Amino acid sequence: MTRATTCATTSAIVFDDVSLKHGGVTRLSHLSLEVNRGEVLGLLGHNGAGKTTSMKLMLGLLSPTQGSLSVLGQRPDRAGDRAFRQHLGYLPENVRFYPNLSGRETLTYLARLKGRPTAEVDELLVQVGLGGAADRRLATWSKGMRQRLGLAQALLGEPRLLLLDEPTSGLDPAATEAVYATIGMLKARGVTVVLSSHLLPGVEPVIDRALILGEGKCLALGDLASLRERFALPYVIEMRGAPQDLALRLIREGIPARSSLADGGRLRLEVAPEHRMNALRLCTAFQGLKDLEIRPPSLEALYRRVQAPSGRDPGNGNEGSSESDASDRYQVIDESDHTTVSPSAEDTP
Ligand SMILES: Nc1ncnc2c1ncn2[C@@H]1O[C@H](COP(=O)(O)OP(=O)(O)OP(=O)(O)O)[C@@H](O)[C@H]1O
Repeated sequence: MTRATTCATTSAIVFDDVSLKHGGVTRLSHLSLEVNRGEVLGLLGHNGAGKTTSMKLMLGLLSPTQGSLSVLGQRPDRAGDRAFRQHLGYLPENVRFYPNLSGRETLTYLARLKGRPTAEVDELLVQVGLGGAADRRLATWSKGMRQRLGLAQALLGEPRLLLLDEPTSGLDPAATEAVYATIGMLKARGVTVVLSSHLLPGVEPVIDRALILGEGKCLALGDLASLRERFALPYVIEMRGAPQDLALRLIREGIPARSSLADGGRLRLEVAPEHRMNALRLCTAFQGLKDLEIRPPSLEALYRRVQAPSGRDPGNGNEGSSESDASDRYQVIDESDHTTVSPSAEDTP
């Protein structure tokens, strides 16, 4: 029995060593992945990394050339029954509709195709903020409005699995927030969501785990906490009122740090995760300190690190090492003249 079959009951999605080669191009290579029911997975990667290919495999629009996958307990490319399709919602990357139909006509038509009562249509149009434009022809709608209609059609029939390919593309900040709020609401109802996006700061609070793809391969998979631990990127401490030679003082205490000036004359320190508590203790001991903010490495910083050639995640079968002595990566920059000071040269009182 394959792993895809055995895990199918507890997982919404199981990829078991899935590869897809097409016309001499490897679109996906040896991907193994389990997504729990009710989980929000961020599918991240540069252009051509394999995000859309992964979604099309989940939808059964493509079949793997190696390995097996299961979606909602079924092999998607063999699941011809309507009930299976009704449990899936998909927002494609480039959503297109007939320009001469109105929003209401379009959604009503799609509801009928999906075998859903058309009574859902008005509620969904209001939910995505299109209630007022429902009877206007789509030719007169903006790109962002059409994108919201795309989300509405993906939500038809209360899907158990929602695949959203760049759902906030073309949306203004308020509409983007509304999409994230909708995803949060669906997650609370136990819906599984796979979300591909290039807008990392936006998706960071929304996703439970990130799958970072590169050239069809899994470069990293995990929640933010485990990715932070694995890649040991620096924490950032920003302060007002700290002494200008703070970095040198830290280094004298054996805390490797990099300092620079941030906006508004604030002092910005980068310290390795294992030194952050000691750095905080030292920083907060200064009498003139006016405020202090500490930030863990962002999803964007982790993404950049993973995409760097040396950032390949050894835990996912890729070459290279993600782990190195964190202290190697932190040097002190003397903020007064921005010269780099080596720890050994300055490590004397
Ligand atoms: N119809 C196709 N036929 C052959 N190869 C394809 C086809 N569509 C995509 N590919 C290739 O598959 C690989 C993965 O493409 P995919 O569209 O999955 O990337 P993506 O991560 O979704 O990129 P983007 O962020 O640009 O949407 C790329 O090398 C791409 O050239």
